[in-house]
Amino acid sequence: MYDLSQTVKITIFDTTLRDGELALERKLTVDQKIRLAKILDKMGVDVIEVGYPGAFSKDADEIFMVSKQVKHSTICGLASSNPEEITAVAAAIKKAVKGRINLFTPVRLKANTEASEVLQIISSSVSLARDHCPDVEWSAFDATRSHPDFLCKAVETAIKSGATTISIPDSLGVAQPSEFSDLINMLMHRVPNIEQSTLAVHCHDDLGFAVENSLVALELGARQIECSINGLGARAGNADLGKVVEAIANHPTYHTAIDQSWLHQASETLSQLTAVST
Ligand SMILES: CC(C)C(=O)C(=O)O
Repeated sequence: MYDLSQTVKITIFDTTLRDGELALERKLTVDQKIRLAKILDKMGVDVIEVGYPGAFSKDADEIFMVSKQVKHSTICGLASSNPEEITAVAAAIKKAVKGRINLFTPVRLKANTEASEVLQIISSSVSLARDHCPDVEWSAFDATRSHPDFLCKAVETAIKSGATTISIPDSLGVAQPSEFSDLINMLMHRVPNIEQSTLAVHCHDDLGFAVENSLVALELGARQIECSINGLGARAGNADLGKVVEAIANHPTYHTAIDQSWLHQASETLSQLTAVST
């Protein structure tokens, strides 16, 4: 057992109910999301991402209902830069003890897209989200396939506009651990205001590196890991929460708020609920 006062707290952001649900043919019901969210809350998960109303209209109600039941965790909803999506999430989290809007913007620029236009979109969408909520995460969608110069500018802009957490996703799971650590290292050195936000990572397992990439990012300054129960998520899945938490529990420098005695129940409950859905 390590002395927790000497170790750095890592925020655990669970996306089972949002990214995880993408892997399911039959979507979760609101009651199933509430049941799983209550387990995640008791387990000590810091942030629970419940849905993406912009893509699935049922998710707005689910975020609202889960918000009313969860006692401790921050409840989060995903939105694109579309103002209607941002206000939908803001309304859905209003009953939460703590709420967060997770905004994403694709940062791999298409051939005919002006960088300045995308920076303007990042700035206005983050500012709008901040008008509704003090806790705003900005996710650089497809960061691992973006141009490094543009990614640095985009992150700097999001922080200047009020993002309190910056997430660097390996959206298509294409990064090897050495490449992902180079990317995080570059951001830590080149983005002048990087210290003004919490750095998060959101890794996919297409190459089998979601957990390893998440853990290497901690060594470079990331302080939030986005993961899911049983690694459920789009395509090959996300980083497995149980594996991430266990690795951190055995690390001399970091700790999480997770009570590991709940991991088995969370995993079993999800497996039962999704047995006919996958
Ligand atoms: C929308 C973002 C956060 C995502 O799920 C990804 O990049 O994989």
